[in-house]
Amino acid sequence: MGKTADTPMMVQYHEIKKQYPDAFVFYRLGDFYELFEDDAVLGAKLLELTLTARNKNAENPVPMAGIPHHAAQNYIDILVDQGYKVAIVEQMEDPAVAQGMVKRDVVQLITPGTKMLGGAGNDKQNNYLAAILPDDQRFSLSYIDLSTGELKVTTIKRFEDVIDELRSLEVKEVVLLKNDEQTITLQLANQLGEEGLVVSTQESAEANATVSFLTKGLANASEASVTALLLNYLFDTQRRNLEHIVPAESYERLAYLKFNQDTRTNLDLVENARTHKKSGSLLGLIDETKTAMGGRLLKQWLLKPLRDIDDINHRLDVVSAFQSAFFVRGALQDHLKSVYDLERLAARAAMGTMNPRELVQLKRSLSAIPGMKSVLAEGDIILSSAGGELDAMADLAGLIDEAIVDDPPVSVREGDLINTGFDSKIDDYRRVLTENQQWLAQLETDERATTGINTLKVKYNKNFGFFIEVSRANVAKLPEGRYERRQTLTNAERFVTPELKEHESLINEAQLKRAEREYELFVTVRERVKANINRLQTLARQVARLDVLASLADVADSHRFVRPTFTNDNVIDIKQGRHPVVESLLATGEFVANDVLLDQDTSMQLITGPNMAGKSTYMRELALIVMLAQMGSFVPADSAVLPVFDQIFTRIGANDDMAMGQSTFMVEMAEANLALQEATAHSLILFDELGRGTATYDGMALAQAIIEYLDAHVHAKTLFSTHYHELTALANQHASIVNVHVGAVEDEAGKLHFLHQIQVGPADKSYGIHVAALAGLPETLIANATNILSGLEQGSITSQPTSETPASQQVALFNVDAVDQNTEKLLAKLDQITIATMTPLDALNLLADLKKLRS
Ligand SMILES: Nc1ncnc2c1ncn2[C@@H]1O[C@H](COP(=O)(O)OP(=O)(O)OP(=O)(O)O)[C@@H](O)[C@H]1O
Repeated sequence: MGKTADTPMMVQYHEIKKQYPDAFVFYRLGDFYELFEDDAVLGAKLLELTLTARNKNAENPVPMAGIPHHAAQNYIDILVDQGYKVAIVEQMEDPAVAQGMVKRDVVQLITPGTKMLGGAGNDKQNNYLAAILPDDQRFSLSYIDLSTGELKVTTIKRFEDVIDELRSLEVKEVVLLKNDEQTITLQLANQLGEEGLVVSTQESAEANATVSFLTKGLANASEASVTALLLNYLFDTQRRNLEHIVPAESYERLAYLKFNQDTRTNLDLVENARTHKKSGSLLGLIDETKTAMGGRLLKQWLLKPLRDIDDINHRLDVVSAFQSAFFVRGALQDHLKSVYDLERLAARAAMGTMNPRELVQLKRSLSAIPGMKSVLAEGDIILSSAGGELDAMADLAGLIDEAIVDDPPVSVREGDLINTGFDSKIDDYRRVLTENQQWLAQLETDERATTGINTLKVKYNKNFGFFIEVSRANVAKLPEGRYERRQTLTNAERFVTPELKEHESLINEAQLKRAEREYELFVTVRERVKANINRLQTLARQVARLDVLASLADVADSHRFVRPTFTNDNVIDIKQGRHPVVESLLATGEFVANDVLLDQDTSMQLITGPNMAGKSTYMRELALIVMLAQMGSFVPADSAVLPVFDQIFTRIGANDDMAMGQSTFMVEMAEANLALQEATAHSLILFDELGRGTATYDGMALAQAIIEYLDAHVHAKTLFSTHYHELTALANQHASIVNVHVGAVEDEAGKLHFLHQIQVGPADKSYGIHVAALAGLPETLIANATNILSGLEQGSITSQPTSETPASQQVALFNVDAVDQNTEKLLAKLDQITIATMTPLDALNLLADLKKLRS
């Protein structure tokens, strides 16, 4: 075959690579990680590395690309962010003492779902890894944030809902059970792959001792299995201590207000749909949290509003308490600003990656707790008891304070970490160091005196240590015997003396021992942190919760939100509600607040009014108020009485200004269908101009049929905006439907002014042409459109229902009989044509015939 045999190193490489075929293998070679073969070729391209070759001149040169090990993290991040995996291969023994090939092994597999975001900084993002286990009936789903240890599991019936949960959690990687025969898994892998998720597999869903400790609280066997699957994958890939993982918590999706990704997007819930940034979203507006943990929790709450009135009120009670204790809140938030990411610090302690600076961050965070407690004690009973629960962990904070210097280096091996007075051995080494350094400092003066050489210097460098430097001209003045030559330079000679050597070795030894001992003590302190992980995690949760609730009180104050009240009467009664994000973009006082009233007997508002008048804003506003209320926040209104909703469905033209194609109409209908099938009398539905994506007849017919279906079968509270004015007649037929419209006035010059005010009754006209005029379309065009419209209005539109005929027949937009009878013939004729076989003359003749038919 002509292929030269692999070198021992490449044999070792191939053995490792075989186990991780889908990962980039970062193979440690001295100060570099090397990529080989295909990894090198692709890696060089993705990471802009120089592609070289090992054994360049041999028959089979091996492509190779190197990464300095100290810069590896950036390169790893780039690959993992693009959905790749990276296997880190380290030398498992000291190359200097190894016999033969240095042993190497994978120490960690970094994947999109296991990547550690940020350090202990201010990172408000979670990074979740999920596992899915399907059976005949349903899916079990577990997920974890490795950087915080949060572990959750649930059961979901439909695949679409699984996907939706993954999207909501922004999961990037999913673990499936490796079982080739189980076609469902393969199918699932494909479907997940199509969603852009990285799919990983794991061979076992059996829980070993460590794993069963984390799954033992789970009553449901499938949930326990999927959690074991997830954890097995983690323990296999991470290969380190993961004691920070908290026992799995099972949750019921029914406990939360349900809405899907389209709704999150339609409402700009956690990011602005246009910019994909947090600013311009509801989350951006309400996030006044001061800690990373609080930021993450706030987002979790917003994505999962509650359904239990008591739980909601529990949160609202604390927001109220904070709202009426302005100074307590402000002082608390000042303390919160000095709290680092306790969740991630705990995790890093468990994994043994916590560095001395992070220990100090932990100490500073803990030392903010007593202040928080005493501030909260000044608040009412709710706040003071919340403060009372906080554990300042004075023992741990005290230990770190005593042991670790205030401004330690990041490195753990080079000393200068431990405070003087903490350990007598370290103090001894330091004393030896100081004494010898003093001796050295004195040496220059003494040597100058004894030799009479005033330019003599005592110096230090890495290779030779301490030495005495004398210029060439003065060398002869040195007495014989005592000075041992070390190095000759052009103009100078360097010497050592027996005393210098002795002091130097004392310094070296003291330095080495001190560094070792400092490391030892540092590890002891870190172990103490690890032993306190549960306390630390409890504290982190409490602090995060206080941070979120104080933030909600802040927002309530600064944006004039009020506490909502809940009713079992199925009534929505909002006085002067506002869309908080739209309002924040306008000048003060410009936003027009609106009431929303749907009493017990009203299930639907049909909303008419010109384009741009504010229909969508009004609809979105209601959904946002409902979500805020159920997450435990105050709401943007003067007052708000609400039922507790179970689900929210929205069909809002996200692509309002795009021409809708057939497929977009399909999406529109699919979204409508979801609401029709799943909404209950406790749901909220927002349908914005449903049906406009198809021909007028179809669209209006469908819109009407949907309204009637909702009225007959679903009874969900619904806002339905439409341009089909004819539909407003439905309110006469159905007691549960009311008409409202967004007001607009035409001035004397015919120019339209939007009032943004919701008013009772249907809109008097549609103003589409006025809006077009406002958009600056040519005057002649506008005049033409006005003519066409008046022609249509006089000719063929009838929409006056009579009370005898059924509603479905009453509100047809056009009277079909009135449509030109010739149309049928015209269409029939068109159907007969085969364009491919026609000559240009045939075509002209046909056109003439058609024209005759029309006249
Ligand atoms: N209540 C309000 N107060 C002040 N300005 C508002 C209000 N509601 C809407 N607006 C302004 O009007 C703009 C258009 O609002 P919106 O998109 O809700 O109109 P629309 O009636 O749904 O239009 P279309 O029918 O074209 O979709 C908003 O971007 C906002 O600037």
